[in-house]
Amino acid sequence: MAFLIGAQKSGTTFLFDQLVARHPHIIGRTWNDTGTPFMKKEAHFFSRVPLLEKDFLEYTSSFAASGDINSQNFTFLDATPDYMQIASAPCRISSLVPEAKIIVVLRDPVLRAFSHWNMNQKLQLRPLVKKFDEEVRIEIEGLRKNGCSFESDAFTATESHKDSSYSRTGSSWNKCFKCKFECGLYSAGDKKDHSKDSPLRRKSVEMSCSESLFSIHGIVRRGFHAEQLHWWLQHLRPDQFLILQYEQLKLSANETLERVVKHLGLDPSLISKDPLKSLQEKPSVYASTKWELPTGGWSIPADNATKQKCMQTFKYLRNFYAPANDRLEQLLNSLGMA
Ligand SMILES: Nc1ncnc2c1ncn2[C@@H]1O[C@H](COP(=O)(O)OS(=O)(=O)O)[C@@H](OP(=O)(O)O)[C@H]1O
Repeated sequence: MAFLIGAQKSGTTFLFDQLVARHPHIIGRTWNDTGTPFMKKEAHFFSRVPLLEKDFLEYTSSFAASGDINSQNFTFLDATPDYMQIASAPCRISSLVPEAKIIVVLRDPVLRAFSHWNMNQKLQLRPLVKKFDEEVRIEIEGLRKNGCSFESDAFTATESHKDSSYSRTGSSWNKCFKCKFECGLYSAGDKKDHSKDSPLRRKSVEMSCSESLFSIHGIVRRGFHAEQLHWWLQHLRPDQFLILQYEQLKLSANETLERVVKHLGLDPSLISKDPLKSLQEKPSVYASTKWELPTGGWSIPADNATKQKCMQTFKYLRNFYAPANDRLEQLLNSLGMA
């Protein structure tokens, strides 16, 4: 089983669509609510509380509609970009799927934040999304107040998988965002009877955290890729990860797909030559010639006037993220993944 864990707004929809459409042995959850079966991208399964035994069966059987779950020939792909920043997700995944393959796409956190904000405001999320500079300012204030802005922490990136001697001088991703941490499955998680409701209707772990301490929209904190990956590496081995860059995906999509397929242990010669259009449920609204292949998914790029208004904040954010980006480079270097 494989997980495309994020980062959110890093081309994950495109990557998922291409993989399930073009490789016969990569299978997403099969959905049929429109009458035409299609492979659905985001399961959000490992980010809900509580997580019951019956849920896991329900979850795996939603893949099995397209292939035999026990067959070695298929890789089941759950592409939920939220997982990367949910502190309990790696722990839950490693306990249920210890040999999981993990795919990560990283994007410049400034452009990622802007893309995220743009989506949030177009979706008219509640509480209502403020202007980009306001959202950034308020969130950074909150992160600083809670000691979670990761601006000056030293980062010991050389420690190995599950090494208990690992320490940081400051906060860790888990320390800041663990919220309601639940690892593994529960047969009787809490006092409420959850036996009849679907796990997808339960609260996400992140919501239970951000409501209390941090800005709910979280466009800045999702850009701390080094901290998130470091936490994931406490639960899974480095060789389970494939770390990609957004720009690679954008400019060399076919080559990147091949890398992913090889990482999954599948045959790259079976990738269809036809760059099929998106199979995602939402309409394809963006088709830039700058990309090697067409996209799918929910994305309406911001107009230039809006971008111009945000230039100062881009500059501010670049400085803000500079130490985090250095740590990411250090982490990737130490893993031989730079
Ligand atoms: N093939 C292709 N062509 C053009 N643009 C593409 C493509 N694939 C992904 N994208 C851009 O990726 C951004 C959306 O990323 P995600 O799919 O990960 O978003 S989400 O997390 O699922 O909401 C979003 O970025 P922004 O335009 O900056 O918002 C998409 O435009």
